[in-house]
Amino acid sequence: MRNEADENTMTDIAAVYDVLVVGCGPGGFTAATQAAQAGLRTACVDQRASLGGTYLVDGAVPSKTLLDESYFYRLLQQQELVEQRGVRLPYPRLDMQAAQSALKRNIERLSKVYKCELSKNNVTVYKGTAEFTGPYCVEISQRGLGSFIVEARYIVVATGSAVIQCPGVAIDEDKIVSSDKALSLNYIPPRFSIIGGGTIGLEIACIFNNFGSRVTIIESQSEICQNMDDELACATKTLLQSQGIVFLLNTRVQSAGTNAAGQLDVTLLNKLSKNTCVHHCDMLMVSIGRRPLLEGLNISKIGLDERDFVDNVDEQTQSLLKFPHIKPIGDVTLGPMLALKAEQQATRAIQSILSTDSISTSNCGFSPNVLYCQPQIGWVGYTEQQLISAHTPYQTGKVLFSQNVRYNTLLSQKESDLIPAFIKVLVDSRNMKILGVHMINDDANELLSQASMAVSLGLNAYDICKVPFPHPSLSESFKQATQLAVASGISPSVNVRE
Ligand SMILES: Cc1cc2nc3c(=O)[nH]c(=O)nc-3n(C[C@H](O)[C@H](O)[C@H](O)COP(=O)(O)OP(=O)(O)OC[C@H]3O[C@@H](n4cnc5c(N)ncnc54)[C@H](O)[C@@H]3O)c2cc1C
Repeated sequence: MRNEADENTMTDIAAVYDVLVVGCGPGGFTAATQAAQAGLRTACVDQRASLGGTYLVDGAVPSKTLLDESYFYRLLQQQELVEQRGVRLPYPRLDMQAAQSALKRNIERLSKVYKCELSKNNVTVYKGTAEFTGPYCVEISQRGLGSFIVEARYIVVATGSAVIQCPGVAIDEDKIVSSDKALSLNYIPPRFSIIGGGTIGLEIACIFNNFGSRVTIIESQSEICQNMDDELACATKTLLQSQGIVFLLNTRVQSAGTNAAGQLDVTLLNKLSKNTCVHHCDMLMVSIGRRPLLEGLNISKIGLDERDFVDNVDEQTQSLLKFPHIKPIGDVTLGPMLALKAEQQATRAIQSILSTDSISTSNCGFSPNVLYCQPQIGWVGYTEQQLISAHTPYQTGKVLFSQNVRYNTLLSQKESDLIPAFIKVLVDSRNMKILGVHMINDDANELLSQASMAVSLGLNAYDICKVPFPHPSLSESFKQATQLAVASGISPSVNVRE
């Protein structure tokens, strides 16, 4: 099993495994449990104190928990709305330290679930930083405890991603912060500005806006959320503006620093007018994207560089072309940085080790996306702009949720009347396949499952029209929008029901 290139002698090796997984986020966790369940001798190593990766410690779990907390606080502050529902309360006061303690407890509880699952499946877990010493060998360094080498027939690299730095703006995690720091703050800065109007920036904008900060989004492009359908992006901006968030579009940050008064001076360049100005805030978050995290792994030791993880990967088996036994998965690979992609790739990597293809290699290109603002924004598949530029003939059907009976029975959805909640279905005119679904609704994350199934499986709009949907339900609007999309091919004027 050992490669001649390995420099370690057998006496150096502390343990030998079939599969060693580096990183225990959603990708690494899934790979380790599935490998062990298939009977492979498996170990997993992660450098963090808590298992669960970015997803659990700095990502989806803290952002969604704090979003929920912040909407609860915002709702309580809207005394009129609360009293309309028959609840009488004293004016609410925010205790951010208590909110952070509740979040930490939640993260610890979920991290223990990871730990228990791994132990139940006989996965050996190492806490430490892993680096390659040979193609089949990894050294694990444990702070204060020294290091040892383990060998494996297969090595799954699931080391995740890190924040991309913005030129001229040095993150100090004090006043200029990453999303990791923003999500762990135990106070609310009065003026909170964010460089980048992508989903992570916008979700964190909502959290601080709800908690009472004056939030500004600085975005160099002419619109927010580049991968969103234009109609949805425009509605999202209007929605968030109506909630108090300020957008500076076509604006590039040139530099940022603390002034004599201890505030941040951020120099901005308007890309259209070419004028510069100074923007003042108390905290600045850099959120212009994330990059694969390979530092620390010492990949050069085995003759690899970062391009090998981007350009030279066999997607069917999740294998490096140079070393097929090394399998990169999750954020460390090309494509959307989402937990579900990491999990899908983990399954594919383990299946390729087991040489099975019982579960199909699902199409990661159609990852469903949700922006967890209120109401939520959800989308899957192609946008109208993508179809137009690909010259794909398509038909649209759009339904407002105000037409939906179930929607009108949900008092909690009323706030979304500010911007009409809608669902839009895009259908291929040539074969009636559902190509894209875009929506605004408080339950977009749940509604999107049906849409994702339709797009990923290439379902036909006629078939969706035949399927009975529960009544009254929000999902009926998906069927109605699909029916309208079909009908619009017959008469183009019937594609919107308002
Ligand atoms: C604010 C925020 C919100 C997000 N919200 C969502 C969401 O709503 N839905 C969604 O699907 N995704 C969301 N994401 C993205 C999601 O968190 C990532 O796509 C996901 O965590 C990637 O999983 P992974 O297994 O590839 O890596 P990670 O979860 O990043 O885990 C990698 C682990 O490897 C460890 N590691 C790295 N190098 C080494 C080494 N040399 N030795 C040992 N250990 C190492 C790291 O410490 C880390 O624990 C969000 C991300 C952020 C930042």
